[in-house]
Amino acid sequence: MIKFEQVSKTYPGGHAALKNLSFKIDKGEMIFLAGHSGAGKSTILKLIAGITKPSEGVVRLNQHVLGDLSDNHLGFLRQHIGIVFQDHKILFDRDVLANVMLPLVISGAYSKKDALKRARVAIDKVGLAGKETAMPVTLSGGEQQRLCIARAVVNQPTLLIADEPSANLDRAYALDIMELFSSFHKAGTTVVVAAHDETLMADYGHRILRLQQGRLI
Ligand SMILES: Nc1ncnc2c1ncn2[C@@H]1O[C@H](COP(=O)(O)OP(=O)(O)OP(=O)(O)O)[C@@H](O)[C@H]1O
Repeated sequence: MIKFEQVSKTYPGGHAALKNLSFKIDKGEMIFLAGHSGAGKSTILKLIAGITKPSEGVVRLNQHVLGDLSDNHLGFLRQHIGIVFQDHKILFDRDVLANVMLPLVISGAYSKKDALKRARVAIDKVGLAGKETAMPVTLSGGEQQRLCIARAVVNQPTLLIADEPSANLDRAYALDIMELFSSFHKAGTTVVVAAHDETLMADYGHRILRLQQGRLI
């Protein structure tokens, strides 16, 4: 499903974030990206989502070479990718339901009734049923993270990527969040989770790609 072929990424200013990476992730696989802060995990996720382009090499997603696609085509592909960003991107002036509905409203492909129904299903799946009308500021850190996951999966994406989804959470909550990703994987979604704490990944038996200073180790 995802293939990196000798991919390097150098940011403006000359910083080499990724150096000659080659790997693939199969459809339906769940995989962890591990490495210290600055190792290049977010850069890999941004390349997979087509948010940034490689400086060298090729990133393939379902046979598409992402660097060759128009913005329109990339936008279309991204509708099938659920992204949980590190900085949440929650809209704090709207309630939980409105936040989760947002991707469906933006896509314009759903009636309000259908969008509401799908949003409620996603909220239920992440364990936030009953919090639909809550404002995000009243949610705990773990609940805010669940909100982000609900918003990422509301489109029923085939690929779910998450950048440090359990950062700043107590260990028990962090493990709950990993469990949630695992449940989406069991339901058939391809899942890529970046995290620096490898102890959270240990119990799952999934492949771990370890990064150090932009290289796989
Ligand atoms: N837009 C950018 N411009 C310049 N340098 C960048 C940019 N984004 C990332 N970098 C640099 O690239 C390197 C890899 O960053 P990246 O965010 O991919 O690492 P990471 O492993 O995800 O770290 P963290 O866990 O802290 O998010 C870092 O040294 C970072 O400073």
